[in-house]
Amino acid sequence: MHLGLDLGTSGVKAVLTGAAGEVLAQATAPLGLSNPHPLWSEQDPGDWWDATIAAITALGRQHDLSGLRCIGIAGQMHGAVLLDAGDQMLRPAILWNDGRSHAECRALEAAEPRSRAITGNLAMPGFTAPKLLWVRHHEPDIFARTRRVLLPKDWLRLRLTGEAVSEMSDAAGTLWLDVAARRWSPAMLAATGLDLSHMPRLVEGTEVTGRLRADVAAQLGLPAGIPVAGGAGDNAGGAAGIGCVAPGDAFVSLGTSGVVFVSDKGFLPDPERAVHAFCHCLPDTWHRMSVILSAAASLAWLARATATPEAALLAEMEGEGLRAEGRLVFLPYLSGERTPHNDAAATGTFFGLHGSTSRADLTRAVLEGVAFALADGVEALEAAGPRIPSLTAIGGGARSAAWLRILAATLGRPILATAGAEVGPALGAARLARIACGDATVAEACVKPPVAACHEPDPALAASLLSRREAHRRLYPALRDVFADTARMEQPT
Ligand SMILES: Nc1ncnc2c1ncn2[C@@H]1O[C@H](COP(=O)(O)OP(=O)(O)O)[C@@H](O)[C@H]1O
Ligand SMILES: O=C(CO)[C@@H](O)[C@H](O)COP(=O)(O)O
Repeated sequence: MHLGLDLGTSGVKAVLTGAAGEVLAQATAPLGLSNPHPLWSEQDPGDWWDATIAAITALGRQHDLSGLRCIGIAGQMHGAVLLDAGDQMLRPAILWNDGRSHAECRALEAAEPRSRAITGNLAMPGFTAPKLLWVRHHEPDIFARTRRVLLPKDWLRLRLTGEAVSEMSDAAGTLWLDVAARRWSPAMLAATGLDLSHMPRLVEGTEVTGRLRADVAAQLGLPAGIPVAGGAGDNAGGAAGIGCVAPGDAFVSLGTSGVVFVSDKGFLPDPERAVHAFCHCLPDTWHRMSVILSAAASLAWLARATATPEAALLAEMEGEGLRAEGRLVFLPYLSGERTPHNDAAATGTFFGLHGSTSRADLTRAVLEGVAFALADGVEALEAAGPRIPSLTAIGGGARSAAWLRILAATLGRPILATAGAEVGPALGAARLARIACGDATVAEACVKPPVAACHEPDPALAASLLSRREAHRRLYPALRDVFADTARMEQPT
């Protein structure tokens, strides 16, 4: 048996797989998010640990865990956990969807003009290095006491094994990695005021990184000393979970963020379009992805704002039908945007409201707006890479067939649904654990799940979306300066 953990933004997921890689049990423990200022997004790593204990405990109630052989960890990428000389946390973790460090992105690229060449990526506020520059500028005492910086799932690993280790797929999202060479870049670290001593040891996702501490094993009811695998950032982990590992394999993730991910033959950077070019979680492989910051987060926001459960919103909208007239358009930039705009100042926007606009219209516009933003991402990926013929859907939003139909019609290509796709990264982490402890090869572990449904583009639905897709394209350029000017007024003093 192998255990996969996914430290997601909305919760920690745990998946238990059997000897042949089949899912035996799964459990989730929810997490909250703190937005103390506009653009800020933080979580308390202590909450991650509590949720991890809760998820594993819930798993243990479903299945005997005494035969566990190895643990793999996936998690939300880019977040910065700052630790002092005693590995104590110095402040809350600054997350992937935090936009406060946009000025530091410019400063970082000015300090190291080879930044895009070394990392293959544009400096964006979600990434880890600009966050550390922000701390250096705004919280100098904390920066001075920082001895170690860990990514979220690697902090979890530190708690589980006592070892500070990261792996390539997540490390690629820091802007401290020479992504082509798969090693830390002393030049990028120096541009942030750090050096190699602040970084964890690097491994591949399929390697063993350490062993489960006896005290933690006792607390979690797991066998002591079992190996913990390198694992993956949640997107590369999700790819392993659905067998998206061969060149051209692609998926779309409707998690808190929205991601279009494609596995590549080699390293294919395209920083100018804000495409992410990262290491995959398997040795000697790379991938690209486009990332929007609020996919399921947009639906979750509408549910909060209208005090209506998401399921009720979706049922109400589906009752009225997926096809709509009119020009109501939603820009899903609740936390700013990465691909293709790289604009932390952009905000969520409804355009085309009428006195007669209903709640169902708002829900439909939110689902469409996310699909349009993901379509921008597909265009960015295809501008410098091969066409993506179809995409498998993963993440919580993939549970909604209506959303997948809107996505298929918007993208003009089939969207494949598979059973259990919402646990993709946790399943991928379990698969990496299976490989790391020698129980399976990559080819045996990273298989594609059976297709449960294939959503072909519906021509009538596609036709009804055309004018709003066009309006969506025009709205961001029309609003860019307004976003920038008003953001300046909103900054905390
Ligand atoms: N049936 C559903 N239809 C649409 N969206 C859903 C459904 N179930 C869950 N979600 C959305 O999925 C989100 C969680 O997705 P998940 O992939 O677990 O995110 P993360 O990895 O960021 O924590 C929830 O916040 C919710 O908005
Ligand atoms: O920032 C990115 C990828 O670059 C996000 O995809 C995070 O990795 C968070 O993922 P979810 O919580 O949405 O799965």
